[in-house]
Amino acid sequence: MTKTLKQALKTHFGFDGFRSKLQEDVVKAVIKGDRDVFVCMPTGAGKSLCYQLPAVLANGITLVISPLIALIQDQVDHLRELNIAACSINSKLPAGERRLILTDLESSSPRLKLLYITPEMVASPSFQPCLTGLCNRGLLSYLAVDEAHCVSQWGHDFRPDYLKLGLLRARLPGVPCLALTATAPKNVQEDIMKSLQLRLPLSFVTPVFRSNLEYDVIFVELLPNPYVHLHAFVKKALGCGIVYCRTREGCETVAHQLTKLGVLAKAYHAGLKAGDRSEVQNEWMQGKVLVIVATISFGMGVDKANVRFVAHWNLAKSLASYYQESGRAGRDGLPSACRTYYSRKDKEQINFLIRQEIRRRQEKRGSAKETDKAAITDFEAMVLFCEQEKCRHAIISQFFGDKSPNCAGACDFCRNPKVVRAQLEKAAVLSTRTVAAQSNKPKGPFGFQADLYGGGKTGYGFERYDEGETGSGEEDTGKRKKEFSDLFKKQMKLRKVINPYCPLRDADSQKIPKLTVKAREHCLHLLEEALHGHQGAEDAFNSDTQMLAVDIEFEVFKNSKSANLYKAAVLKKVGDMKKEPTSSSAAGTSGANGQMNSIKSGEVQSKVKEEASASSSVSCSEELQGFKPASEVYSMKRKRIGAGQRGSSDPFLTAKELLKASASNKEDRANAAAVSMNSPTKGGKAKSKKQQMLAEAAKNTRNISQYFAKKETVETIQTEPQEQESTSTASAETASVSQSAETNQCLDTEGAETQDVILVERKCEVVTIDDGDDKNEEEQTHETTTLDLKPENDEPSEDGSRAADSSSKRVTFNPKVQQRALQSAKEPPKSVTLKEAADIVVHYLDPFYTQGKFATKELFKSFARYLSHLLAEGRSQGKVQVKAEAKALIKKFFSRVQRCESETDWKHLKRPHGSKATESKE
Ligand SMILES: Nc1ncnc2c1ncn2[C@@H]1O[C@H](COP(=O)(O)OP(=O)(O)OP(=O)(O)O)[C@@H](O)[C@H]1O
Ligand SMILES: [Zn+2]
Repeated sequence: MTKTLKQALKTHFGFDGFRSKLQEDVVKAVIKGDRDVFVCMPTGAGKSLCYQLPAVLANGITLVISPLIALIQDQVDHLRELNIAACSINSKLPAGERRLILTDLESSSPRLKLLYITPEMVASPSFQPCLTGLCNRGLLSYLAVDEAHCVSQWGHDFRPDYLKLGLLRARLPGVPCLALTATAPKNVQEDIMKSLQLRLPLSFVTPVFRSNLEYDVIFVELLPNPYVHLHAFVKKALGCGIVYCRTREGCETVAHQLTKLGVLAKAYHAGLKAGDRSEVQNEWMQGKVLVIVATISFGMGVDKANVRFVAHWNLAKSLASYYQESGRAGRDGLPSACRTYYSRKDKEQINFLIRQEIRRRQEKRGSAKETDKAAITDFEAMVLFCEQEKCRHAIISQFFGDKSPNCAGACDFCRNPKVVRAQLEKAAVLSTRTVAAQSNKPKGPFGFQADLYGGGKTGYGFERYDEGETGSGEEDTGKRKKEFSDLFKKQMKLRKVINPYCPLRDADSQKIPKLTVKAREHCLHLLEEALHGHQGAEDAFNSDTQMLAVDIEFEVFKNSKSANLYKAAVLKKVGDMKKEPTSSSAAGTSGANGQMNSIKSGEVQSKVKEEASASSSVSCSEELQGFKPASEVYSMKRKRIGAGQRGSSDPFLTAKELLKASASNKEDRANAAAVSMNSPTKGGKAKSKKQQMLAEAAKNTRNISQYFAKKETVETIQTEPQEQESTSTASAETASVSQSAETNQCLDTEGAETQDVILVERKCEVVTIDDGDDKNEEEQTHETTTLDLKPENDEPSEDGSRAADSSSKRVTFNPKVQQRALQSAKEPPKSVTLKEAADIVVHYLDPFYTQGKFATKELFKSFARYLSHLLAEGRSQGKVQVKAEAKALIKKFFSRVQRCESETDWKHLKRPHGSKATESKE
């Protein structure tokens, strides 16, 4: 049998052998068909083949259940490329195609080998006749359930429709069933086998340990510049990779920052058009784009073997998800790096969101469920992964019920425990500085209380809360259940929380004697209501409001000495909020945002500057993917603008007050700008069509300048993405934070307030420049724009950065600014030195080097030298022209040369005359 199997493997799939003994064993067990099979193998181990090969060799059809249409599509495409008859019936299929498939399925000897289908479709009445027909004619060879962990309510991706698969399995008694998953801790494995009603299942479970993956955890709040840190990590990884962010905006920001630092990175998230998404994915697959910065919507089913790193810019929602996501690295077995950037803020936010989601689910359902706790414990496991002084591989392995593996230095702890400890200690210091020490219990880093997680440094402590009757009489399981149940009770006692999903911050704190959790919850509710009033009727209690209320409540809690004072302070806030009109008469959501900003800005003022740069973890979260529909997503916009934040002191200032106060100091001005950017213009005028289009354009991250091309009075200051922002993270925040709102506001040329807004914005920019060390760069940019008043086209710029990135656009209509820019253009530019020319050249050339466009580093250097001389040679011209020329030359070069292999490649290259023309259209 082995020989024929190997032959079939070669003929149909082109493989010389099985990937592993395990893969071979599974295939054989499936083909034998006397028992059901359960497979748990890590991502990339080759699970699909375990049913695909048997399917090809069988007479009938294999029904494959898979959770996502996109995943199915990938599989079907792949099989078709191999000339294997596979297809899918799903809701998106045109009626004609569906008909064809059904006709084939009804024929006496169907051509089809594999039929992929979602669990929803398999349960749908319209599919039943087909299924029954196949079954009655003995044409169903196997039933394969992919991503089988979705069936378990203990798992991290539970899908109710998967539960119905148990019934399906029961309906097909004679058909061998195969369940596959990559990520299932012991209790989930048991749950899968039970829920799917597998018959005498044979279990094939690989240890989760993957020795080629190197794990480490970096505490973001300790970094002077997280983006620079990430950039260094990417560079060191020597290859392509994925950076996961929780939010779309986070993706955009990180991609932009990386690109700015010289590594071509592109964002990928559900907010992009499908076409753009697949383009980004393709570019990344082909290695044209080195880094894809994505929400977790990216990755399932993406089969790229040589992913050299996976970085989590935000914490994953559970350790199981983290294992799966990080496991996309190193599928080729070569060393690859998996890094998590961890922060207390991130932890708190996700924790909040999870509890929020559970609360919502419970409200909908009207009751609590034991499994609700799984989400929390899984997340706590993720937190432990980051906060424990322990081998990271060991933590993962134990989570999945395996023994501790031999890590052999494949994690930061095993490489150097001292470094890990030092980091934890620093974080703990930072934490006690920033978090008011209300509790005298010793706390770990970021307020982490080891005993809340049962076990702290040495213990394991995150077995599932498992009281369901799993039927397994095993002593071990029973013991674990009891342990965990005790642990859970202990936790609740420690926290003194009536409701385990209580959203209060530091709910367990007894800082204020006699103040009960219940009273605090009541106050929180009052605050929510008051904020809700601000928000306008449209958007009832969303998580923004709640999150904000939680923050305000905590602020009051922190600053009150007695229960009475606390209550009085809350009531005062509530009263003020009710009295206080929103900063605009229209009281739209953006008005409320303005309000929120001013509150926020006070709230976070004391935080260290570095924290501001961990922007993605705090800025506009819009989706905690995986457990929230897009419509319900959390979108607390902490419109922070870095250093400017420190200025204001009253957390309850309104936007207007803040604006008034702002005249006094620079930093406040920056603040005011951010606030005013987000308040609607006077009178809440209806938007003109153009405005709407522009807003739309801004939303679509397109180049909005195209709309201004013909209008003389309105001019565009258009800057290049790479240069427009100062390199200080503070300004990066400003730009990303104010993007679409800013664009919207600036477009209202009639509104008097708009002019103010723009003026403030300019001031804000000046502040930014003063703060950063990139003054020249910024000024140069203005010069560039003066020379180039024409809008740029929408193509990516030559240096590989994306011109279409809206976060990097800045539009202004302030004539003074325009004048200033024009004046500066009249002054003769200073000619560049060779060193300056070299800097410019390297800046533009580096992305090409990163993309592997040079055969050797020497060639890259040599070419850079050549270009620098060419540009600096005996010409009196300013940086701006040199930049333009450099870009033009490089573009020209790569239009002729695919990859630079030798010095003769640049023989043809001469300095262009009239660089302007060369640059704009080529
Ligand atoms: N015997 C084999 N020899 C060589 N390559 C193989 C073999 N079996 C599978 N592969 C390849 O390994 C890669 C991973 O396989 P597959 O996608 O099935 O992994 P998986 O375990 O299903 O991962 P995931 O959990 O992400 O779905 C694919 O590119 C596949 O073609
Ligand atoms: Zn280790």
